[in-house]
Amino acid sequence: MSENPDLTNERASGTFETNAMAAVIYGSEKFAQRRREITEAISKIPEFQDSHPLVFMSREEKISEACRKLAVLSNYWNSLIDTSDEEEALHLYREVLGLEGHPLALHETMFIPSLIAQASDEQQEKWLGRAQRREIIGCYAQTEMGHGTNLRALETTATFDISTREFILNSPTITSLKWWPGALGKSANWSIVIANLIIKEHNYGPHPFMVQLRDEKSHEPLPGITVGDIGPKMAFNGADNGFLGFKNYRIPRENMLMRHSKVTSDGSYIKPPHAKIGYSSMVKVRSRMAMDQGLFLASALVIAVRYSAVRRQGYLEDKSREVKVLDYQTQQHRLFPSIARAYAFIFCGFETIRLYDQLLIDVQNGNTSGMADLHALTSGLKSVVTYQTGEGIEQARMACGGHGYSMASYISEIYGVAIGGCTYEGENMVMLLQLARYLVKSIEMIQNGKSRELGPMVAYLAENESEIDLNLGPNEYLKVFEYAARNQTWRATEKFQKLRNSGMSNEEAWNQASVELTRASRLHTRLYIMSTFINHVGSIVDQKVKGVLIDLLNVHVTYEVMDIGIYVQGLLSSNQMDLIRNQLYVSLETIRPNAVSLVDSFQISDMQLRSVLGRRDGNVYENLFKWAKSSPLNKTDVLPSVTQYLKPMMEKSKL
Ligand SMILES: CCCCCCCCCC/C=C\CCCCCCCCCC(=O)SCCNC(=O)CCNC(=O)[C@H](O)C(C)(C)COP(=O)(O)OP(=O)(O)OC[C@H]1O[C@@H](n2cnc3c(N)ncnc32)[C@H](O)[C@@H]1OP(=O)(O)O
Ligand SMILES: Cc1cc2nc3c(=O)[nH]c(=O)nc-3n(C[C@H](O)[C@H](O)[C@H](O)COP(=O)(O)OP(=O)(O)OC[C@H]3O[C@@H](n4cnc5c(N)ncnc54)[C@H](O)[C@@H]3O)c2cc1C
Repeated sequence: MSENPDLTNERASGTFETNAMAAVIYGSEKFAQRRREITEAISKIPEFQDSHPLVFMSREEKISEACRKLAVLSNYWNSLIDTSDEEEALHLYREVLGLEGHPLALHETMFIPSLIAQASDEQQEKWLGRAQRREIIGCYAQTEMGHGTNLRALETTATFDISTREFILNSPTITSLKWWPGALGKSANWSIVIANLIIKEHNYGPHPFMVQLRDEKSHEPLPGITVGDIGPKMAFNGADNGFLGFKNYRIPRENMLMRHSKVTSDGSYIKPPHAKIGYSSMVKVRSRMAMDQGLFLASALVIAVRYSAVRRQGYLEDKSREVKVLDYQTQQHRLFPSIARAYAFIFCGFETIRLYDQLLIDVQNGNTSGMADLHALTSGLKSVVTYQTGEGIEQARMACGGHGYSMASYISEIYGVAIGGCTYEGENMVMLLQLARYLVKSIEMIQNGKSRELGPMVAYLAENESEIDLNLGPNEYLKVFEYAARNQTWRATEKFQKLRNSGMSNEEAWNQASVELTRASRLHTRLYIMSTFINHVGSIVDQKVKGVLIDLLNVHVTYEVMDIGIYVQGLLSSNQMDLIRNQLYVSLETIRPNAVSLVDSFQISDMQLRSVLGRRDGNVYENLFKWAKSSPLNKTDVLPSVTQYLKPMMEKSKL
């Protein structure tokens, strides 16, 4: 069937090449091209297609379908991608397995990265190759039923037995059961387990251990291990998140991951070069999250924008034909700022992934000085990005009206998966408060006359306000954001200090200032996102692409400043606020002809999108009908439940 003419017209009105834009989104022409090649190659392998729509499958079927595809994938892995390239691998996974989770997700995202960052050279020799060849399947078991956020309260113990040179793992209480780890429930046979290291009754705190959970031949749990699936979740139901308990389970001393902390055979403990070095796997995932969430948001927007260009409802001036809903200003206001955010998140994601890769090298060379900065940055970024992604996806769903609520749109699944990110890798409020610690310390440095020692990301906290001329473009909006973040950070810090100076304990003062502190963290992070977006656009060479991204940037900066209006009341007059509001409306109109091309440029395939509404060809209605007819409920005209219950009930009512 040919393309819906409404979408053809939209594409014709685009002022730039989507391949050129994809090269900017994905960091290089080479990678953008590789993505297309991988997608093309996959489309020719019929076994990679869903055997029937995932939304009609039970949880067991989803997990089985994911395993089937993983097994097929193992035959093609080396021919489809450069296996040393993480981004290519991720693209392959997204295309073939989608986003509902699968039994290798944690193996790739946390198990292997933990071995790379935390295992000694000898340990890597023993396990890393096996993991990379997928001879074993691993997971990352840290969270417990009673403890997730506060790692210092974990209960699982690994007690060193000097006589046998083994660690004895125990889960002393019900709350100490590991709870949540992905792939633990049914798939993984090994795990990195985070447990308190106990030597001669001294607790050295949480440390990572390499633990075999299941027999490599029979896959049965090993004696001393209780393991299983935690049940259905809001989304991610293609993954088997699990529980795990230990009863006097022994592992060799060599199974404690010993790149940084060490326990010698006589039970001596060697401290790591940085107290939080064992947290690196979390920083790794957090550093990926802006990119991954940006792509979740992008997926929802591809669906909503394409659908809005074919959905006609109501009239503007011309009463002879209903208009595309994309022509309504309210629809544009609902969707376009999110397009801008998706671009901005992806740009930030590339930056934080690069920073993590550099930090990993630095740490391996003994330099841990960058850890605090990246921890603060990624803590704030994961929190803001996951929250705004959730908001944006929900707006995209509502922008699709009733059909958005149908699983045919697939938006609810994207939403469910994306908002998991508000919780995993550290609950958002808690991570905002981690960043706040860093911001408060920065203010204290300024108060103590050490402004010069501030890092580049917080140097603005020491600056004075300057006049704002909003006709000058994005950099002026950046100054507005700096003003808001600086003011709020000072206010929140001063509130905390005042409470503490009044005699309150440090902890209580912190708690009483914490809402204000999280606000400071959000503003600081939004400033970072805006400045990364501005810098990125500034570096683009292709003038057509750059022009459109400047338009998108204008949507971003005006929307963001309007959104934080309450924090800039002392800086901007109401006339200036009106001016910004009008600039936003003008920017929405300017971006309108490029809206479909901007979302096309994400180059997310129909296979990956799994959305009837978001199809590239725009043939929504006929496919919606086809999709509904394929519902298992439509296999028969009269359901057994009607025969068994409703008919007798109706008959009885007739008497
Ligand atoms: C071939 C390649 C293939 C690759 C392809 C990959 C394919 C993958 C397929 C993908 C498919 C689908 C994707 C699915 C992804 C799903 C992923 C889900 C993953 C979810 C996993 C998890 O959730 S794991 C569990 C995570 N848990 C947490 O995050 C817990 C949060 N809590 C904490 O981190 C800590 O408790 C805390 C930081 C909040 C506090 O720690 P602590 O109490 O120890 O510290 P303090 O608060 O007292 O702070 C003391 C000082 O320490 C500083 N600090 C803390 N952390 C760090 C750090 N990490 N680095 C540096 N410094 C740190 C803190 O700032 C304090 O400093 P000062 O203020 O100076 O004192
Ligand atoms: C989809 C998904 C996948 C996961 N995968 C894994 C995995 O593979 N491995 C693994 O180990 N774990 C995993 N987890 C667990 C996850 O990491 C934890 O759920 C997360 O870290 C949050 O911890 P919590 O559940 O203890 O929340 P809690 O800390 O109990 O949070 C509950 C509430 O308390 C608040 N709160 C807690 N502490 C503070 C504080 N200090 N100050 C202010 N407010 C506070 C929070 O803000 C929140 O509102 C996964 C979770 C999900 C949802």
